Amino acid sequence: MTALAPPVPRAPATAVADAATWDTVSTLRAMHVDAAVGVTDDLAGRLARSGPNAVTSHRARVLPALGHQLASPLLGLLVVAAVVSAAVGERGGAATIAVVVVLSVGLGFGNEYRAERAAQALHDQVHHTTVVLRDGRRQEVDVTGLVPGDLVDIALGDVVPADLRLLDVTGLECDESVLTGESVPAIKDTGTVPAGTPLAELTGCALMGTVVAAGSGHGIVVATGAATEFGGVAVGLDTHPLDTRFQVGLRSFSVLLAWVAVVLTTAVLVVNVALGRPLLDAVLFSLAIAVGITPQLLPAVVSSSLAAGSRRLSRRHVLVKRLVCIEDLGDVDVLLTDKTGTLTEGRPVFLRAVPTGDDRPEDVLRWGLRATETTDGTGGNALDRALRAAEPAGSDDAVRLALLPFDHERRLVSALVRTADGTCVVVTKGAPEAVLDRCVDVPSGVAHALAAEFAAGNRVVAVATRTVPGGHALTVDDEHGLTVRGLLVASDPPKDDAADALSRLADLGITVKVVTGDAAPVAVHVCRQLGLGDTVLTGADLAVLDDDELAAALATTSVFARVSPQDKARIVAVQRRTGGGVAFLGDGVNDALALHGADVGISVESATDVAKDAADVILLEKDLGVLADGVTEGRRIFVNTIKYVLMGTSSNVGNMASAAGASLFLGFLPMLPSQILLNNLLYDTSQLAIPTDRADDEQVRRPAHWDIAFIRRFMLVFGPLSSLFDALTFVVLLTVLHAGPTEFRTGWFVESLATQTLVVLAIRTRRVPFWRSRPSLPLVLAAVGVVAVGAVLPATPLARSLGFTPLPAVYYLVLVGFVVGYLLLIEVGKAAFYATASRATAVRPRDPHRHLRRRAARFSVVHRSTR
Ligand SMILES: Nc1ncnc2c1ncn2[C@@H]1O[C@H](COP(=O)(O)OP(=O)(O)OP(=O)(O)O)[C@@H](O)[C@H]1O
Ligand SMILES: [Mg+2]
Repeated sequence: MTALAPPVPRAPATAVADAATWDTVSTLRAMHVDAAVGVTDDLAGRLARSGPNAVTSHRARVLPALGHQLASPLLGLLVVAAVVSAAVGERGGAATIAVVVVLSVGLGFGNEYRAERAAQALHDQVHHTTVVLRDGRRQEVDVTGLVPGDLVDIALGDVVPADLRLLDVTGLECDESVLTGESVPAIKDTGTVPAGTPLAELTGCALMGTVVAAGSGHGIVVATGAATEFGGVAVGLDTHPLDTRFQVGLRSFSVLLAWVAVVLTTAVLVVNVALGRPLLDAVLFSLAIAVGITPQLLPAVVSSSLAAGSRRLSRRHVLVKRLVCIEDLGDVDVLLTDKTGTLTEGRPVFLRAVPTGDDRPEDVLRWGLRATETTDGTGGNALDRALRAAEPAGSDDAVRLALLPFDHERRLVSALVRTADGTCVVVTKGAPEAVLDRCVDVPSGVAHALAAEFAAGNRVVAVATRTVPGGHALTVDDEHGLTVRGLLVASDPPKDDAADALSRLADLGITVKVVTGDAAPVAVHVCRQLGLGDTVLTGADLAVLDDDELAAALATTSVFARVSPQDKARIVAVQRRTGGGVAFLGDGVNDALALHGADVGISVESATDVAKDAADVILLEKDLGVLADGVTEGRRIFVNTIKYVLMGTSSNVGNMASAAGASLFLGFLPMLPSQILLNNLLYDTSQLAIPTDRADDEQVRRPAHWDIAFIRRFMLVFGPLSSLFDALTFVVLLTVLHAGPTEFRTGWFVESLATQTLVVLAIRTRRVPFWRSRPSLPLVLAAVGVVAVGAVLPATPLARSLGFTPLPAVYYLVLVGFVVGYLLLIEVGKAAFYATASRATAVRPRDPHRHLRRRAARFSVVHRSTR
């Protein structure tokens, strides 16, 4: 596998690097902690000194949200220019500009702040906890409450909660790719390393934010929050909750518009000055045009759509941990899912015991029960609970001496028991292949019986035993030389709604693949029942493929069986490399790694804590159908965002270009700077209703990807269409109405506002508007309302101070004709445009820091005190 590690290994200079050079005893001493008791002294003092174990804050803050609105240099320039113009006597215009700017900023701020509040509310629902030893007691605490000196345990699938010096490990491996770029997990021990050792080789430490890929460990916290290695990286990165991938895509769109604005405004400025017009007027006018072009409200539209989406999903009992997860859902091309507990009920029912020797069926079950982790029907896994529920009457006369718990690598559980007659027996229960591999003299009928059960789609475990001398200690090396006793068969049928849910996902263009620890024939059986493909690869097949071969195999494989937790994660990683958005749906400890690795990890309410902790989205109800709803919601938001973008690039840019052009041949400004800004404010207001709009089926049927080339083409076709009608308006105003400056500006203000606002009703769909695709009521009301405000404004008392004058009624008649003509022409343009539009798959803007951001979100507090 490839190592993406930086070429020059960086020797970290943090607390964890120091601790890596100390032995475990000195570390404990340095932290003033007794390994058997944990932190006892002054916890509050430790917390006050170290600060919360957080690298980011999710508090909705007023000032930064306001700062975002004011950050645009355009706005600054505009205000400066307005102040200058006020100073030289243009009081009225400057005051109007000031008012409109304040209103626009307020609008953007209000929306952004509301979305931040929603993001904070989501965060507040989610808690990541860890178990620590304090005062000699094990207790669960929020990860943000960890302090240096705390003793914590980590196990498969956990995110390491702080920088730890390891005191004890069993087969511990950590995936540190988020910090080092190294995709192969690092093997951990408790030894020391020399000073100056690079980060990737600190084997005696586990680093905050990395994921336990195998085994387990116990360690002492040596650094928290910003003082950790992870903190050093994440704190520098802006982990703002609203920084979503939409925004990343939008950035390239904003850059496109910025270029248009720069070119237009420079041209306007240069030509106006060359024509001898007053410099200040020209500056104000071109700045207003630039403001008119820039989509200031876009971030607010996106974040408030996401916030509304999260509310809608929570009504469907889908919990998204962060707002971004919704757009990630909309972006999914491939869903990888485990089988047990997600596609199936996950509550297996014991069917029968099949002896393979002379035992009676109830004896086989009895042997199996001796090697289960549950003794009273709780704990253990679902299969164990099913066996326990079928326990034969009468108490067991054997005594359990030792137990080796189940793990997903061995796929075995073993117990050492002493039977009534005093013999000691090792009992091993587990995946049939794993058990039979360790058996001697397997009767020939077993394979046949097993194949029959598998073919019926039943879950099967095999039970085997071996007599050992008394005083024996049980280890995994005892799992050999066994005699098979029989098979225990259970059924775990698919959920009622699984087939429906999967076909809805297929309708959304999502490919579903099953990735399970269960046997291939069982997985295939379930997949057939659910209408999924049945081409299989097993864990053993995967082991001989390198990543490129696996990438090629992925295209044709729909079931992965008998795979380990690491295999699951590898399949996710390789699938992501092929470009699409990858979701992983799983509920077990064995799914946690894959959940961490996916673009969006999904879990269910009944899942294990590790899986729920690793997931971004949790389905709180058993109903899998909500998954398709989540995807649709994500895509709907995307589709609506695109509407705003298309509107901005067609009519709006067209109008601004017309204004720029007109200023060149008219003897006066075609619209006053303050009027342009007012026009822009009204237009923006109407767009705030876009998030409520419906999306057509065909629009949500494809994964939501950004396509800047498409947007550019759209602009080049529909921008000029808009300018064409502006030109017609100019002609009518000048030649028919013989308009002076004030009348001209008023007439054009009303026309341009009407065309650029109403165009959304046409471009919101590829179909025939209204008739074939109905817009949402709020959108219609907002669009029509804003046009009405624009139309009556010249007749109100405000008109004078805004530089407007009442228009003759006949002009309104002409205007109606123009608007209708314009919208019809847009329809013709749409038909032609979409007929020739290429179906090229768009490049997906990927946030290179997405895993870092996601990991950082779990170390987030409302108030982060600065140390
Ligand atoms: N309690 C158990 N005792 C013995 N063997 C078990 C037990 N639980 C599971 N197994 C065996 O180990 C195999 C793998 O289990 P694992 O939990 O990794 O995957 P799974 O739950 O079957 O599948 P999925 O990945 O779809 O959830 C099972 O198919 C079964 O044969
Ligand atoms: Mg499972």
